[in-house]
Amino acid sequence: MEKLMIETSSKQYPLFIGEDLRLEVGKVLSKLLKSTVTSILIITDDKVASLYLDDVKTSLDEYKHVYEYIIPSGEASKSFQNYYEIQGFALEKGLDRRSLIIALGGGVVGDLAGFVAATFMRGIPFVQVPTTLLAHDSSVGGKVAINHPLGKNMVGAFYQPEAVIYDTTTLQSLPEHEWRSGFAEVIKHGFIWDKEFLEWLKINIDCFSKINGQLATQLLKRSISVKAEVVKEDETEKGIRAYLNFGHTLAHAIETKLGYGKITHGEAVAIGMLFALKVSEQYYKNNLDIAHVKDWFEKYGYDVQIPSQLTAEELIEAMKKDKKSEEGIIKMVLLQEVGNSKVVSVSEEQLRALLG
Ligand SMILES: O=C(O)C(=O)C[C@@H](O)[C@H](O)[C@H](O)COP(=O)(O)O
Repeated sequence: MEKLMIETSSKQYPLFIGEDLRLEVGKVLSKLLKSTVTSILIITDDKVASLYLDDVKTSLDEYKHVYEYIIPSGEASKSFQNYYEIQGFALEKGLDRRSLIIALGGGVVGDLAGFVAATFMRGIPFVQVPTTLLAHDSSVGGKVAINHPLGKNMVGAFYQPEAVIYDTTTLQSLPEHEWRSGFAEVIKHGFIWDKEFLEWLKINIDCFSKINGQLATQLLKRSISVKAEVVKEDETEKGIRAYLNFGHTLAHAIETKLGYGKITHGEAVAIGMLFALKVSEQYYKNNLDIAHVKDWFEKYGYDVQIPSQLTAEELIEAMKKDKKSEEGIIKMVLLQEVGNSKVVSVSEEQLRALLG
């Protein structure tokens, strides 16, 4: 097991990474949370539950009150309804301020469980136990949220976990589209921050099935380090944290307008990143080698086209509601060059022309 420290202005916490860590969740918690935890609520989804819930529960056998709440897998579960029902469940089971929430799953579970933890009795501790590649991004840095029909992650908080316990073995059960979803966020970290990492990915990762063992740990540690560096400097997105939103302005619009869960988050981010590269080239008159990036994405099986049923007008309308927008002016993260990002206001005309 290896340990990275995540440092933000509000909190420092460890991220443990290694094989079979789901079996050690209890052990890690008893070392970490010295004060007594009265009860634990594990929030997970149906797919993850069938694979890993028993292992995690077994690891927690020293705790007397362990409850589980299982949501359907998929983005549609980051809903007010589930949020409301979990709060009710927690109250009925008698959770109190010394209770702990464990988010066992991917980004959806982490965001929802984290938001429940952030708001239950004004905040109780939670621990992220990611089981997807995408969650290497979402489990770090404390963004927790649910979706609103008018926009993705619109109701949420910055609320840091007590720890992240990342079992790389769980990645091996991911279907192809989930690899793709998570890998887009890995690529994003290269684009916005670390050109060398991006080149390393191009050379070392030709297909997802090879990402296991040491290679998985190496890739994850590097990608997590980018995220950790950014959130260390700017926890609450007053400045450079917005760079992590590269590709997300269009991606969130696509997800919102298609309907949550109709496309995975990362696959939408891949489309959004290609679009942001086009806008960047137009804005900075630079050459970001888009044709090559597109081929590279297609090699991994990304569908790089904006879904044809979405019109430019509805995407622009959704992009105006993005959290980076100010007074209805759309802001996007653009690249001056790979590894050098900026947040830039873009005109609707410019977007319309590029959206086609
Ligand atoms: O942690 C961040 O900051 C990010 O922007 C990471 C994104 O990859 C992630 O999808 C995030 O949840 C999007 O946040 P939002 O604030 O734009 O909803």
